[in-house]
Amino acid sequence: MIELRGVGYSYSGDALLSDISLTLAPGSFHFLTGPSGAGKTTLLKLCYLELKSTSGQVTLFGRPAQEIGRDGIARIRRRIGVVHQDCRFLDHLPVLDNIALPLTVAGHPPEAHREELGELLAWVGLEARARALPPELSGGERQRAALARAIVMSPDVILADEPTGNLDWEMSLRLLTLLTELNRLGKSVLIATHDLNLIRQAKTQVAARVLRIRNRHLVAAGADL
Ligand SMILES: Nc1ncnc2c1ncn2[C@@H]1O[C@H](COP(=O)(O)OP(=O)(O)OP(=O)(O)O)[C@@H](O)[C@H]1O
Repeated sequence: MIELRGVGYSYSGDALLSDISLTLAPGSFHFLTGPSGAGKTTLLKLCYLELKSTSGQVTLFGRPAQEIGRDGIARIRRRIGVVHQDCRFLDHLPVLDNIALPLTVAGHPPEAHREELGELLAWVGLEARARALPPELSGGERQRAALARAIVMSPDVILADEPTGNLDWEMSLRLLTLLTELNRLGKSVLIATHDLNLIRQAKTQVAARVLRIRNRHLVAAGADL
């Protein structure tokens, strides 16, 4: 569904990422790790066309990135749910409206999806927080709301950038369980994380591939993970 072949990226001058090849097939589960500043967020952005690669080929759902126009990008983004590192909510809108925002933007009135939205809120355990404003949420609640918003359009691929950053272990496991449940439904999941314990735990639950960015390149992580 998402394929990178020999992809490179530089913000300016020096290459940050070089010769990156990655295939996110239906139902796959990947972790992306590497030191701070290695380029994990940048790599995710290349996967959902927030950034255009400076070399190599990115193909999304069978279409080469350079052939995808603005409308095509909007359509493709509905098939890719992104959980951003900083969650990015509209603080003046209640949680439920934030979660429903992708529906609203796509021209689907949220009222017509009340039942699905209710089920989604229940699944992430936020029924009681539907009318709360984002600044009133705990870190774990924010991350679960961000996950709910990322999947409200039923995407095929979920890209999560440090979804358990700043969460305690119990809440991290809860989030991981939600992501593995989505994977069991056939979604392709890619999680960028520093949390090696989370990766070890996940490997007891799903067949996950662990990739590491090292010296600008993407390599398979060692057997210890
Ligand atoms: N818009 C930008 N313009 C210039 N440099 C940038 C930009 N965004 C990121 N960078 C730089 O690119 C490098 C990689 O950043 P990126 O956020 O992709 O790393 P990361 O591996 O996700 O880091 P972390 O684990 O700390 O979140 C960093 O040195 C960062 O400062």
